[in-house]
Amino acid sequence: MQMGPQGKIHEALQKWAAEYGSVFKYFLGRRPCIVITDPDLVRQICVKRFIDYHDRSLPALEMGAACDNHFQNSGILFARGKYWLGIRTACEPLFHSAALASYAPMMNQAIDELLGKMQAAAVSGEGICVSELLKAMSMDVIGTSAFGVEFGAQKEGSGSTLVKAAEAMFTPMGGLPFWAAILSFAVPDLRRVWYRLALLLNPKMINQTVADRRYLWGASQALLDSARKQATEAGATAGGQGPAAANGLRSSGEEGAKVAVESVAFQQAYKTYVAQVPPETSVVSRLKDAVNKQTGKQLSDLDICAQLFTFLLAGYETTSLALSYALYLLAQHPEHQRRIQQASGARGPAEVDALGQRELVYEDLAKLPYTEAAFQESMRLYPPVSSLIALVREAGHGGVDLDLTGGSRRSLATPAAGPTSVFIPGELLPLGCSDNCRVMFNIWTLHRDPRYWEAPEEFRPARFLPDEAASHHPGAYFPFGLGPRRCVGWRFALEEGVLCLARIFQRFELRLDAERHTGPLDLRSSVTLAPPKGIWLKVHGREA
Ligand code: HEM
Repeated sequence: MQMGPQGKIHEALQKWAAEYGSVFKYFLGRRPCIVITDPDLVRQICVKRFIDYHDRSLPALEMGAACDNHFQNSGILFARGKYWLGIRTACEPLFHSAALASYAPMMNQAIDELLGKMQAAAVSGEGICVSELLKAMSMDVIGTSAFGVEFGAQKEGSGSTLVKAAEAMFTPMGGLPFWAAILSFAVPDLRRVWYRLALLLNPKMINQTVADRRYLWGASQALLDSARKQATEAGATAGGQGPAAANGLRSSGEEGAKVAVESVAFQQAYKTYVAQVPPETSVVSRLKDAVNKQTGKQLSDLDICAQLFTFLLAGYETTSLALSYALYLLAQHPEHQRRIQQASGARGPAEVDALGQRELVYEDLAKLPYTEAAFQESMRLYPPVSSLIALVREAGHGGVDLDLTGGSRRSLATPAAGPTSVFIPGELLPLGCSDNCRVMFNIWTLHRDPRYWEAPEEFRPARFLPDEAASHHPGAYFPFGLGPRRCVGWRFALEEGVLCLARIFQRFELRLDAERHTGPLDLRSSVTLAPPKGIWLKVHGREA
């Protein structure tokens, strides 16, 4: 089987699913990967048999001792087993309704700046690259609403060091040369060897990647230190975690951590962000008091910084992509823009226009069903994460008990099984597995499968209006994943997406910049699915 053009993995998987069926196996090096495009099986694995498939396999980002692997691997996205569950339960309350309502004003603040740039484009008549603007905006949203700090990504534009550093993590191979990334994924036991080899052969690229990560790390630690400082000054208990984050990491015994803490990039980011004190409502302030329900203890400094680093990465690229695709589709469908706005003459209940020109609040989201439906339908056609890989739990290797909230407690490893067998029910995956088998959920293909979607290539937001949404196969649409490991920030993303779309259409009409978009959208899939040439639109004020 040929993977096809580099970076078009989503297309190759769709082609293979058509050729080999909804369950097939391929090898990456010596490692088998079972690709699933069957919605019943997806649900069984992600929901019913989650206990056997709870860990994720992300493209290897391990950089060797000189970098911050320990820090990165402690992030919820990469975390495994019991450690993951403890962190997950500590993070869930950050995204409950009361917390979400408190983020809305700060989201509005970042959206205001975006609207200012769109207004300028409406006046000049020039096309604008909205995908770039939205990247900076969602970085600012994470900054203000999650951390209570102004990152200033929109002010500095795409030249912002923070945006650049975060973006580098989403380059097709996570800042590694192609060959090194593939080898790290296929033969992870030799990751450090691949790293050293890459450093020898591509020193400039690797050093830049290391510097970017240290910058993000510096920013995360500064945010935590600021939150602690503020809590101490306010006379509150600062969490009893001992020394400030940097010291905590220095004493963690990680050689890589020591090197990174002393790096120029770390110090630069630390200085930039330490001056800003996040308010008590921010994610960082909530995390410093959060409790790991598995251990009953508060999170350590390392745990907290790792989550901050993860939220920065997981929350900004995905949301900006989802919004970019929504605008790309809506710009080609004035009829759906009108339906979102309910401009005079349109039928049905008023939507955005009923809210006037005011800033929107969390409670307004319930009044914007069509706007939300358009956002959801965009993620069907262009899921920001086009496939997901779960690890199959090996028997005899690292089996752990997971006490899932509301679920049963059981061992992931079957004691009776031999050390090299895999605990995987034969009836579930008939192809069989060997050690370290992976299961890939083929999101892109399922979202466009004509067996589950009528006219799948068409943009029809009404599919996601409450009446229709219930009729979809629950395993055929999962842009945020499914089951207990589903995206922890999904409500946050929906809130940001719907608020942003509604506020844009309060003021503007959008059209595709036809000179830039002459054919189908060019897409590249790596960690995320991105349009490398950007999304270009023309903006018109609604009064015009
Ligand atoms: C449209 C926007 C977004 C999309 C499409 C998206 C998609 C996803 C997907 C597919 C996963 C993997 C689920 C799995 O492994 O089964 C995930 C995980 C995650 N996402 Fe999102 N996400 C978005 C926004 C956000 C935001 C705004 C945040 C944080 C503020 C966030 C934080 C996370 C975290 C921390 C995880 C790891 C959860 C875990 O492993 O328990 N995401 N996301």
